[in-house]
Amino acid sequence: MISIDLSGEIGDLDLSVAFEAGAGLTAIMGPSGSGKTTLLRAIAGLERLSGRVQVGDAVWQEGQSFVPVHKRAVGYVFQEPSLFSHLSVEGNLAFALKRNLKGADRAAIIDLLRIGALLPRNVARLSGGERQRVAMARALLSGPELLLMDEPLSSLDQAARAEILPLIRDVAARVPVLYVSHDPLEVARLTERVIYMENGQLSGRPAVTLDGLSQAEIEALAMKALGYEIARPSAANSRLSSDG
Ligand SMILES: Nc1ncnc2c1ncn2[C@@H]1O[C@H](COP(=O)(O)OP(=O)(O)OP(=O)(O)O)[C@@H](O)[C@H]1O
Repeated sequence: MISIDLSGEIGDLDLSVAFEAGAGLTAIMGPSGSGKTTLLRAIAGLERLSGRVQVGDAVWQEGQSFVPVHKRAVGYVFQEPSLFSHLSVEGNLAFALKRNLKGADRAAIIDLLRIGALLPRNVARLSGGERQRVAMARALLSGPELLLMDEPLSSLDQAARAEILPLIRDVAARVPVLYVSHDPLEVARLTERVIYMENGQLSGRPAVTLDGLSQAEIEALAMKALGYEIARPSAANSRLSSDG
């Protein structure tokens, strides 16, 4: 269980957010500038707000007590993976293993993110999707109790996104994830638990706005809301329909 109750001013932003989240993935949505990244940074201990942060049994912040970022069992995955570009994938993972607080299982994580074949490669030569998979593996290898993901797919193309989405679901089955995204379809594929922020506060607005979506995307969302899995028509079906 994650329990967050944080408030304070950072620059022009007056943030006040309280929520609890259980296992699995919780998405955080909201307009640009609403404070989503600031909230993640404060949970990680990179920004100082007042209040309380508890992750599992560990209280990271309460009253005057403030556990510094390097002592929090937290993993952070950003929009642009911040890997060491002069090192191999293996070399990048070695850095995380030095900080492995909980004895995370290296082989299982490499398997989970399907990066075994990438280990000797230089990260500068990886595709965007491969880099992001390595960044997730690195974050998991430090043994986090909570994984913070800030728009991790927004710089990837559709094919790479489709490949990584199920892996993110697998990751969230192992460790609780707070996941910032602007993409309602991506969020719909990942979770039904969505927090919506506006002007630094939680908002009662619906998590999904339909502005800018195509008719097909709106229909897919409606089907998802009704509990149907969205599948592409099979070759046989499309043949049938083209045969009339
Ligand atoms: N260290 C800081 N100093 C001054 N202002 C800050 C600081 N950190 C954040 N802000 C301000 O807080 C506001 C919220 O920023 P934040 O990046 O958290 O929003 P966001 O919801 O993540 O936006 P986006 O969706 O565009 O990433 C912005 O107006 C930003 O300028």
